[in-house]
Amino acid sequence: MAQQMLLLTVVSMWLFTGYFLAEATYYNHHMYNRFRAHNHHVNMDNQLPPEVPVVAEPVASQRVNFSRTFYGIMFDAGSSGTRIHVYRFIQKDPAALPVLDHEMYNAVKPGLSQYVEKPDVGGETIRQLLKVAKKTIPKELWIQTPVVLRATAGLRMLTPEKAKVLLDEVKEVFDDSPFFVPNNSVSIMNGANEGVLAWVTVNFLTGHLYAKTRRTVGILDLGGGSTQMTFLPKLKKTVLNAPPDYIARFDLFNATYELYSHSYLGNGLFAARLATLGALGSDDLDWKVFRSSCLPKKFSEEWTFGDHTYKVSGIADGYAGYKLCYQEVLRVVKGIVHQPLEVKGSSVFYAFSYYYDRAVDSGLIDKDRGGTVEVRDFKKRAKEVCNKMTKYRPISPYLCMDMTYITCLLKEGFGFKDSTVLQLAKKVNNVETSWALGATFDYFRNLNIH
Ligand SMILES: Nc1nc2c(ncn2[C@@H]2O[C@H](COP(=O)(O)OP(=O)(O)O)[C@@H](O)[C@H]2O)c(=O)[nH]1
Repeated sequence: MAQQMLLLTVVSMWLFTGYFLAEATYYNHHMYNRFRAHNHHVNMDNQLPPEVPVVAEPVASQRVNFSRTFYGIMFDAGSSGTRIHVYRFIQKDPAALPVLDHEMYNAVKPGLSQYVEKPDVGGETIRQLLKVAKKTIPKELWIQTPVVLRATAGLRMLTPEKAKVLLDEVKEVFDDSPFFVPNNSVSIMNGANEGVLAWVTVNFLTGHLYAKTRRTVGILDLGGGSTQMTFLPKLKKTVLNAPPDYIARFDLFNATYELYSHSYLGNGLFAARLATLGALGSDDLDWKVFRSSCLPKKFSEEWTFGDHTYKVSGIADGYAGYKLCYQEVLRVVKGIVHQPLEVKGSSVFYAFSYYYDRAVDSGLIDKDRGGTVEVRDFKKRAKEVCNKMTKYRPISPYLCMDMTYITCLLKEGFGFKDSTVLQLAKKVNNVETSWALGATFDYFRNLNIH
């Protein structure tokens, strides 16, 4: 087991290094030219890291006393929170390839999209997170450490004008910081790429990108505003039957990958709550109360998501419970989510974000260790939570709705079998399972150096 772990780490590191020759070249023109000479990128919709370049053996004198540490900062501006990832890389000699050494992670709530009316306060959340980066990165490296922010569903759901105000505010905070602010440092990422980059992160961290067998794992990401499913189809039929924009092609390590990847905007956990309540896109929010049999009967509160606040309650004089709730959430999923036939097979999927959080809240897995569950475990636990709402109320009044939605999304939405195994993981090899690492690879590859 220990040997396997070591091999995994070594393989992961080796794989990782391929991406980062690009970064290394940012400081070193000689290296950069070599990178250019050995990498041939096809310009595709889903930009991904480069092939592993051919690196010549260094001459002995170059190896003496060389060790360089460098960092990359990636912000994830999600609909329900903003997170910072600071990655540290070490390069042992000028020709050796850098390796991922450490990740620092921190997060704040709520997300940037909640600050439409006060963008300066939103900018302040970024400033606070940058303070953590300053503590993590040695001062002399600040000036050469790139800082990048990619926004997801929260900003996608705003009007372009509102989103721009927030992004401009972030850019100002970045410009005020001591870090290196590249072109296109602040932007909204497209949904399919979000899935692809999370797939790259997870398959990289689990060592699957290296395997000659081309066995990989799929990913399921459930955010607040959107949800992504991405996997490498085994059958040509899956590719042919998928809507054309659900297929992302890219070259990686001398192989061409054709991934099935789609992001459903409005099917994230919080957006789904609003849709279940019939509140998504509704007017008259000042007086309307949105009710659901997924909520405890006597529950009533105001709930804010994005740039709106909603009055929400249970149905005091009606029924609550799993069956009624399932009918309500079904409307949010039915006919909207595409079912790739292949998910009926035995593919392995890693599930994280709100899949993980709700599995923890409902007691399915341990908070720190994660674990393996079957789709039917979500269903079983959803039934229990909904039928004993008072017991679970202190954890969250929305737990029944959330668990039922997850069950419905997996079964009726994506079409998974009850027996499908899901690996619930917050971290792999001590690195967060999120698109942020994949996006960092992607960013470094696209760095426009002259
Ligand atoms: N532990 C951990 N959780 C994350 C990370 N990135 C996102 N999440 C979780 O993802 C969920 C929400 O995703 P969010 O980005 O707000 O939604 P989106 O805007 O719809 O993509 C929450 O459960 C977050 O805690 C991460 O890097 N680490």
